[in-house]
Amino acid sequence: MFFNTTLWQSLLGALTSVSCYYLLSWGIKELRYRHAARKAGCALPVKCWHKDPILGLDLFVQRIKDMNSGDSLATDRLLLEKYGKTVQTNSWGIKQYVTMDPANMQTVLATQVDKFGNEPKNRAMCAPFLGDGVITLDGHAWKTSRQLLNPVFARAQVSELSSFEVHVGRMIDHIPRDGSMIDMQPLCKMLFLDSSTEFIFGKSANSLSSETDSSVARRLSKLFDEALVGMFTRYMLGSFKFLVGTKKWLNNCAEVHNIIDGFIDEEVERQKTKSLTNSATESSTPYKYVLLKELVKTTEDKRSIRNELMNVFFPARDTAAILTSSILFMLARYPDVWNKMREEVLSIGDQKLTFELLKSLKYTHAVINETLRFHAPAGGSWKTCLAPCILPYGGGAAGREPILLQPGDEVRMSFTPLHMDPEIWGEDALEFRPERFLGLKQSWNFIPFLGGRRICPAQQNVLTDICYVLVRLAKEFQAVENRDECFEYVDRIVFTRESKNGVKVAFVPAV
Ligand code: HEM
Repeated sequence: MFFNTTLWQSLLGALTSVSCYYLLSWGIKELRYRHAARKAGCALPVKCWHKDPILGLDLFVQRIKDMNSGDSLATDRLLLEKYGKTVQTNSWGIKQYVTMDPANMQTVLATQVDKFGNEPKNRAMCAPFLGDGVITLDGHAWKTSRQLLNPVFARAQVSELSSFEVHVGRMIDHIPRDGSMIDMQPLCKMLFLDSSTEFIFGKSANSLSSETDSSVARRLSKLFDEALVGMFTRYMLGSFKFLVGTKKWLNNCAEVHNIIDGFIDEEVERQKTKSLTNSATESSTPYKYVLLKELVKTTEDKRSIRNELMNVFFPARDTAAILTSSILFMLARYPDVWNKMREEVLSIGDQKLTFELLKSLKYTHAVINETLRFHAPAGGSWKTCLAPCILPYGGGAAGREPILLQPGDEVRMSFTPLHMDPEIWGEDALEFRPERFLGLKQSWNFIPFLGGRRICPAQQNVLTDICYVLVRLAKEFQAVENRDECFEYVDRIVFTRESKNGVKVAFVPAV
């Protein structure tokens, strides 16, 4: 009894000391912050009230609940409705500023871009899988990666449509012509898996065809998906990622790396033979620009080649497919929009589908943008503050005064609330109306591909490819009809946001 009482007293004493230490250091930090903010001419940020003020677990739990209920953006939406366009929250003990303010986003992504980075968060969460590359690095190393990638995307964008057609043709062959239902989401995923593996590795997964020699690329895709789930869990847990074991995940990463290393060895050999014999050895793809081939030409460092490939395959994996299927989700629900888009497509007759011709289809692009406004596959972007920086808004009683951010603080830029803001898009912001994009100039009010120097390098390639798919479908079919009892978009997230119920539609062939 005596022993137990002493033990309890010691435990209580230790707990009190730790709490006092925590409170004291928090108090000193907060006082220093207030002093620095005042000196910088900033107001105190609008703060979210937390049930758990230490780690902010209440918000974490709420986000998990939202994800399970198919409305993963609900927490950000409600937070911003309640507190204004920028609010300071607590994410695992770190100050995280959630914002939908375009001026703050422009500051983070353009005017003060050197004061923000991906590396502190992305490298810690993703490095064992993705390695050091364009997604995980900042500064000079990021610039080197980006300079390697930019020209490949720029050249591929205008020259690969005939190779892309092979995959699109196969996808269209899978669509029933007797009015029966088809889920277009998995089909679009196959289409873009086939084309992206071909563009990135020079080997198509050929998931839409019966080719038998593509089993390695298909296995890669499956293993990659499994590893992404592990990486997403780490992301959600932040600095508490140690709570989940890594052994299985690391084995999974190693398997993916082995497959990609095999592709690299093969390409290095191919290019060596080519330079020795001065003759072109047969390539396994009709694509003119393959990322792997271009990277092998620039460096002999196989590890860095693998890292770059991983850093591109990760964002390429599902995004374009999800956007294409989300467009079909909307078109099946808005037949007038489909008819108007089809009218534009039919007006070009049998002209060859070139990059320039596709770019001239203004209404079709407006349909793509309007879907991106509702359902951007990447719903937001996270950056870590690297040096003290002032954001123009988020402070004071109305959140309209500047705020001071300090190194280690995070900014969570939430695109969908920005893209749905009635102050920007008008009273009909919640209506699906592509016309609003006709003649609209590019601005920080609409950034589904991000903005500034870290803007998605594949933006133009993606828009061209998706426009191509829509044109082919509009020529082939006169209508697309919804076959899903649920009208709403119920979502599911593993990095990208897709429709949980798929995209169940039926096509009516053109006569
Ligand atoms: C609809 C399709 C796509 C959307 C909406 C999209 C959107 C984005 C966004 C929002 C970012 C910024 C991420 C951040 O920093 O937080 C990004 C970056 C990136 N995207 Fe895309 N993306 C798409 C397709 C693709 C494809 C198909 C590829 C490759 C083939 C790709 C390659 C990249 C790369 C390499 C980056 C990193 C850029 C950097 O940090 O410098 N994306 N994308």
